Amino acid sequence: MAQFSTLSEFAALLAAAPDVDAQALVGAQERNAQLTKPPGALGRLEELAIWYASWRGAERPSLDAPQIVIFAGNHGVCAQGVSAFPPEVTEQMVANFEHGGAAINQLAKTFGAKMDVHALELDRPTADFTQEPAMSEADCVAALLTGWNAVDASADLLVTGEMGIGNTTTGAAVAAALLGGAGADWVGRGTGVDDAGIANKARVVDEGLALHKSRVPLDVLRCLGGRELAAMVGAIAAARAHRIPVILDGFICTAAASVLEKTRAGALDHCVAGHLSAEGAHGKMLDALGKKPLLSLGLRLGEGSGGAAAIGVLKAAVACHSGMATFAEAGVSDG
Ligand SMILES: O=C(O)c1ccc[n+]([C@@H]2O[C@H](COP(=O)([O-])O)[C@@H](O)[C@H]2O)c1
Ligand SMILES: Cc1cc2nc[nH]c2cc1C
Repeated sequence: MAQFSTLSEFAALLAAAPDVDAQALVGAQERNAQLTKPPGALGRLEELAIWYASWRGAERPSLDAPQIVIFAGNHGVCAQGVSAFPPEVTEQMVANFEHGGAAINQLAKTFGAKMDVHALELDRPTADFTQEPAMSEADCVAALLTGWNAVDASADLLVTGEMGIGNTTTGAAVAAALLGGAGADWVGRGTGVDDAGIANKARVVDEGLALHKSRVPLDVLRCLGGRELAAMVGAIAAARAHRIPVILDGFICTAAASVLEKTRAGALDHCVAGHLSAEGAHGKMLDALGKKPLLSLGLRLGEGSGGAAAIGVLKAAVACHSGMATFAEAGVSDG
């Protein structure tokens, strides 16, 4: 159970987070160098396996128990007409997740992941951030705690996903506040708004930036973010505490993750970017965080879908690293 009841206590927890296991890191690098392949021939899979080993604290790790957590939230800023879909879709999609009918259900099954869904007070949307802070400190802390406690300590990989009509506007506002620029630099089509819709989203983000002047990352999360973003922040931080590597999903997930990186540099070292979303500014956001996406499939769904698809890549990397024979074992001459 997490021990924080204010945003500053949460920030203090981040400062105490564990780092990579240096011994496992060196052991995995040495093992990688002995495997039956030309050096570097498995490209990024080698780097990924070594990264995973270093966080799991095992030179030869396994990846058997991935967990996907999806957080759902509703946004007061929908009153500004920022989405192509109505807010009730958030709750309807939660029911769809629970009945197994969404894309993420199929992806979770495909990659052998356990999937948990947490709906965060959907009947009590956040406030419209063009008028007032999206959340009180108590609401933001409650969402962080939901996220923290959603992580299964026995999982060996976490994918964080979300569902929330209006949250590409929220994510853009958080990104603009933390990474710089104006609304127009960060807004995109989301679920499918037209050019006038994009201009409206830019206006809404600019109004939010003008009203909420603090650039302290956890204040930005509280004033411009949403419950599902805060829950993803809490879950990613909890994963670090448990030494569980994380695959980030798309635009909204990455915006949430940037709150951690801006609070404490290196707070996302246990995370890899699963994919590059079709939401226009996602690439710029990943660049700002120094994250290179594993996949680029034109996805713009959310739900953790791009992160889930990347489980396959990470499983492949770990299987090769931990299962291959060394030159000595296989009697293959090295170069
Ligand atoms: O993950 C992404 O990159 C992504 C990009 C575009 C849309 N979405 C999903 O679409 C919803 C937000 O879109 P919108 O237009 O309502 O802001 C929300 O449920 C997200 O999961 C997600
Ligand atoms: C149908 C639908 C499914 C989604 N899944 C994540 N965001 C979504 C938004 C919509 C509109």
